[in-house]
Amino acid sequence: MAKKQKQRGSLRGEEHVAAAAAHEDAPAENAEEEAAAQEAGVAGSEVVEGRSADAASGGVEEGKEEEAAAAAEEEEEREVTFDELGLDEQLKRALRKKGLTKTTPIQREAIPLILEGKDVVAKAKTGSGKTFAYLLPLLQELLKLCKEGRIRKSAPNALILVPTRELCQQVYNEASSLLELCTSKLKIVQVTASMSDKDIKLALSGPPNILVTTPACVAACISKGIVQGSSIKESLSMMILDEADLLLSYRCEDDLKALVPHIPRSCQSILMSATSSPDIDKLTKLLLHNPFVLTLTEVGHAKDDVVPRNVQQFWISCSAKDKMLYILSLLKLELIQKKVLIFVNSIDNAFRLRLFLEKFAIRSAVLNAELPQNSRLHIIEAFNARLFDYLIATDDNKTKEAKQTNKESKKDSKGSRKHLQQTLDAEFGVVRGIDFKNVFTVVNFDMPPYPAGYIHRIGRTGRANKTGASISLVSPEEDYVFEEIEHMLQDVEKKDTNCILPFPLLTKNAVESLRYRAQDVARSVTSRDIQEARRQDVKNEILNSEKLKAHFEENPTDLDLLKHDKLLTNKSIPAHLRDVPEYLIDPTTKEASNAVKLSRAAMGLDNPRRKKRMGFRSGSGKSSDPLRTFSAEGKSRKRRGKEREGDDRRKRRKKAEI
Ligand SMILES: Nc1ncnc2c1ncn2[C@@H]1O[C@H](COP(=O)(O)OP(=O)(O)OP(=O)(O)O)[C@@H](O)[C@H]1O
Repeated sequence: MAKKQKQRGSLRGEEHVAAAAAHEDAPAENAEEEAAAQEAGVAGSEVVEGRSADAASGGVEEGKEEEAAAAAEEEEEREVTFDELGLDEQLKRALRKKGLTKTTPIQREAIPLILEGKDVVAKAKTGSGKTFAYLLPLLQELLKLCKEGRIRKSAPNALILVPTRELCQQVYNEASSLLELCTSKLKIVQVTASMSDKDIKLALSGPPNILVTTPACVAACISKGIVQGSSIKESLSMMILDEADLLLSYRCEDDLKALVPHIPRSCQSILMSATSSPDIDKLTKLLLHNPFVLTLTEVGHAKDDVVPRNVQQFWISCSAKDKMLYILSLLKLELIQKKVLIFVNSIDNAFRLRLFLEKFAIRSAVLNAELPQNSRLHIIEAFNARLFDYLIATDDNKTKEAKQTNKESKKDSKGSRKHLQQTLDAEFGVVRGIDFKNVFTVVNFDMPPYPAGYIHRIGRTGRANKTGASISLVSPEEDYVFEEIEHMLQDVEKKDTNCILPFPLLTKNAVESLRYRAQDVARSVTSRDIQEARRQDVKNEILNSEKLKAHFEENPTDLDLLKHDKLLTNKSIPAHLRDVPEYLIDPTTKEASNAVKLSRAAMGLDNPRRKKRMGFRSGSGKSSDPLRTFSAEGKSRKRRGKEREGDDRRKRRKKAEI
């Protein structure tokens, strides 16, 4: 085994794997680590992470720590192609057809381990490509079983469990898109609790090779006899727990426990998570056997989450009532890159903002938990297909179920960390884990109520190593949460003490030039308008929902119906609001706006042909990014950062105020 590890290490020069080898070579030094793992419920696990390496070698001195970090960074930069991972020819071809050649770090680590047949716990940051990290070896295994005629067909051969219906759809789409490009055929279905028993039975007849579902749904299928536990025991060869950190917070524990007796001992289990938590350890203990724990260095050790490094984080200080003015300035003066995902904390705020922007001819759609399931899925699809550029999302899950969860968890353990976690997770129902494609900018119009929300929100950009930015509009009332976020990020990224910087492209003049119009229009959006728009939107979407369902069953690629950013009102937009007159835009802002446009063009975002050709790392050109090079006040970002070091919060706020 140690030999195998070392071979893998030399193949990829992998720091983590070297750690594992050390782990095996020096069992005595690792006794503490082992004990900790056992305590956490992962007895006998192979822990692969930077920290283990330190422990195994008796601790790394300070200088060496830096060297190790540099080596890790270098390693991260090293590119490994899918061809090097021993994947089936069909899969390699499918990946090439999809334009995917290079692996992400989690893929190059996890795929060989899973192919070896190990149970694996893989933890890697948001957007790092965890889905393919388990899908590829899973498909490979099933293709192999098919080829060898060893497939058992009394129940699904592989089970992919995810916490929400949106994620079922997403995983199903990813897997289907690969399978469509393979010559051997595997059947994949998704079933969710929203389907009737009859539809579920129909979907499971066959049975499929792969079932994508939620724990609640599979438990219901077993208890209703739709699927026989004995058949699962006979057929199941692989089980994946995706977004595992969320599974327990969605109260899936009992459902998973009900499944345990039916999982054959020979079943290979994989657990994927963006975060580390005691819940993950609990799940690991419940469902995995002697797993290999793969923690990429980028996943925070001390804290649960980290921000992808390729996301630049900015903030703007403004009063709550000026937020409309500021977002208008950012969008209308084209100071941020599209596509833009804007987070607000309530559905009313979402519609207020949508109506406000609409009056300036800026169209957007609203995504919230109140909308019917089909509409939610189609809004995401339409946004991903670039049918509109601005999506306003609430990330609070206002479903009855979630409210109940929150209420109960509050009762259970007031003030405890677990309670906080459950409250938070229930809030990420709509967007958590969703793979929004090519979102460049995430705007926190309202700051999230808790720091973890910030991480999950901005994890919607910078996906698959693409460049992204986040801009937080911080009012004095939100200072406390902003401080908490900064504190959390400082802990995680110890060396970078200024990870959220003042947004450099927006000047006071630019904002003031739009103040009068913004205030005037903001006043004209009344509570009644908001309620009416909200009611109308849900009504339209419910009507559309059934049509959409039927239509997309017949025309899966037709995007015509997906225009979720249709106008809420039919009043025409006056010219002075539609276009910002030249005389209102000062030269600095014009320059900034041009720089953003140029960088957009340089990234190929305006040219669909080039966009298609863009490789994995394209679009991450730092040099062409005005956020890195431009400063409205003519100072470099770095210098500003240095100047600010040591300043107290009030001083910083004053400086950042535009
Ligand atoms: N090797 C690759 N090259 C290019 N793009 C990739 C690669 N692997 C995955 N992607 C793309 O990266 C995006 C993010 O992948 P994925 O959704 O699997 O991330 P994730 O780690 O599961 O994120 P989260 O934890 O937020 O759910 C997807 O759009 C996916 O198609």
